Amino acid sequence: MSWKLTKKLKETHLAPLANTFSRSSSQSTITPDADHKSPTVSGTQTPNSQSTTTSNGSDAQGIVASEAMMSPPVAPARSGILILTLQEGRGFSLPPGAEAAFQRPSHGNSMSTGSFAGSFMGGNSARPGSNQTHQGSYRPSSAATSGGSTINSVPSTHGRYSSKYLPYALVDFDKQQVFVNAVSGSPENPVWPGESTQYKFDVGRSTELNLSLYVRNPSAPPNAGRQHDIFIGTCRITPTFREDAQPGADQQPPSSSDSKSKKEKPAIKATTGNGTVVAGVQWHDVQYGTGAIRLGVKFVENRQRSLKIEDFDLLKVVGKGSFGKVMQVVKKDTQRIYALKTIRKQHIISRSEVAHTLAERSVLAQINNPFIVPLKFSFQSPEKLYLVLAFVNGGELFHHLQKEQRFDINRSRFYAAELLCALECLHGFGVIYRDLKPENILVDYVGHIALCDFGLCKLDMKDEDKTNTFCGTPEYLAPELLHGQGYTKAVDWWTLGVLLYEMLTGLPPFYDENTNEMYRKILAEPLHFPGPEIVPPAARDLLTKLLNRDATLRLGSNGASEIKAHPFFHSIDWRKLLDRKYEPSFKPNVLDERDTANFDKEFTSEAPSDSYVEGPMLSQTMQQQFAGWSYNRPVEGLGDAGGSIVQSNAFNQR
Ligand SMILES: Nc1ncnc2c1ncn2[C@@H]1O[C@H](COP(=O)(O)OP(=O)(O)OP(=O)(O)O)[C@@H](O)[C@H]1O
Repeated sequence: MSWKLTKKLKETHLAPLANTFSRSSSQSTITPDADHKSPTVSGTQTPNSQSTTTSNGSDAQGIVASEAMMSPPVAPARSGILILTLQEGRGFSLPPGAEAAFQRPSHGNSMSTGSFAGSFMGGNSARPGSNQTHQGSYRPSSAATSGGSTINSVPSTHGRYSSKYLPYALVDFDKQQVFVNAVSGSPENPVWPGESTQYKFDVGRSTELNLSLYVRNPSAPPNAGRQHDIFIGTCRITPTFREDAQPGADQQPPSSSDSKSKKEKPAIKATTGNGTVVAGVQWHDVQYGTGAIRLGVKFVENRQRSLKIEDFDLLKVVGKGSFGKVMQVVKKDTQRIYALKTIRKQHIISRSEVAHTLAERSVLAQINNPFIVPLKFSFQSPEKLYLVLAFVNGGELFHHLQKEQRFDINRSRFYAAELLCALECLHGFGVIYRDLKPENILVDYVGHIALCDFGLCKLDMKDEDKTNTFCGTPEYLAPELLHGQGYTKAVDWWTLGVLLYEMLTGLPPFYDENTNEMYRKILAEPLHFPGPEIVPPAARDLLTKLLNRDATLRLGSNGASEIKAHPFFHSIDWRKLLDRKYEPSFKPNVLDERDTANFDKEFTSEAPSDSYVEGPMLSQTMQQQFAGWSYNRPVEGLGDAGGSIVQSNAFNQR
């Protein structure tokens, strides 16, 4: 049996270490197996191991500003649907250096000219209308001033472009992500489908709409997927979640001079090709690139009753947990793809897991963090509880780690930094996560991470508060948990250290096939490191400090900012990171939002069904525990601001 399969066997009780700690029935545990190979390691931890990296000016990079930059509570949005149309772009350009990709002979395609402008030109694909939609007075912001290169310097009068090399937009709203390809125009001035194709997003809370713009790289090796696509800019919009939001005066495309200075353009009434007047269409500047993009954004309020399973089509099974399965589903009205987590009430009652399950729902419903999977809706039937989550389809970090054995230092640092922000946010709300591990971390389309599975969260914890429940996953258990003398939020910093170690080396630091031996190692074994080519000095120093067995001395015990200030993270601008402005070096290979190639075939080959539950009906008293579970309108969005999540108050009673 593979390690992966074994890791999925949850609720196997921990082998006893000693009788010195008490266990609750809420253990989420695994039994490791023989396939789990030992890493090649050398060297031993020394308390004085020094980093050669120098410390940086932490404040300049937003380290201690994290509380401040956490946005104030987002005003509650009415639930509804956001309707997006993509119209056209003007003045796009390649980032400096990227033009080289268009000058080399391509792999397996028929690029004929040496210039990247020529490289965009398709041999025989005439593009009807490609020259007509982008005439007019608009002058794109100068590529020279922003350091970009013009994508297409060829007059478009006779241009014929291979649609393969027209830009595409990756639209992200609350982690509902869709690709939208330009259909005509030129690489510099692409044209999208406009009003003919509407993209609908379910709105549960006030969040931004993000568009990332890319062009395919003609120099990419065959079957490279999106990994080599060239990022040409981004656009961030804060929609008005009001049906009555009135469009403003007609608007001309921004000129090069005002495209830098004006962030938001007034709403406009735009005229489509066939003369229809469209409300809410406006130009938005492209950031981290050049030019502007014209979009239509409209909000329609939802007066729908609460949801039921019949509102979804079930597409694929993507995972299984202790209490049910997770399926990829499509919501019939908006056609948006979601992950539907089903939980059998009887299972959680018989295993005394009701409180944990309610905690998971409470945390997910209230936290608004870019690195935590958002909950869209929750509903119930007499037998089951359902959570509707954004479908994050790049797969589990575990899947990628298993495939690649280990990650390089930059990729490991990037994931660790995003997770640090997610954990910091949870701690800010008095929540201990307690179950950090690669299986609970998903990678999204773009390559950012999203923490899922909040079934082991402990709520309402102040900094100094201790809790005693024995739970977690053996490889990741902190020593103080094994000692059974109570633990604080600092357990999450231990697990962050374990995870970083596993990403860099391929295995958790104290791994052993024998669980008791693993516990012994966690409590007493010196920390071993491979050579500096795998764990460089700064990483080694950070790991040593995160994996400090004394929780009171562990880095992070005085707050996340002391981890952020460590030299290992000196290159990170935390504000930029939280804004998801770092372009991940790894993009999972996904074709579109329905693609499940990154999930285990063991699950995806199974026929999706909302299985019938046999057995006696639950009593009224039992059912009452789940009152308030259903959720299809936002509670006060807490954003990243402070506060505390208290379970019972968090529910929207319905
Ligand atoms: N939002 C999501 N998008 C895509 N896949 C998901 C999502 N949520 C969960 N999954 C997949 O389903 C698997 C099981 O989900 P999850 O860990 O939440 O279930 P669980 O019952 O709480 O599991 P556990 O027994 O580990 O507590 C995940 O490991 C992941 O592969």
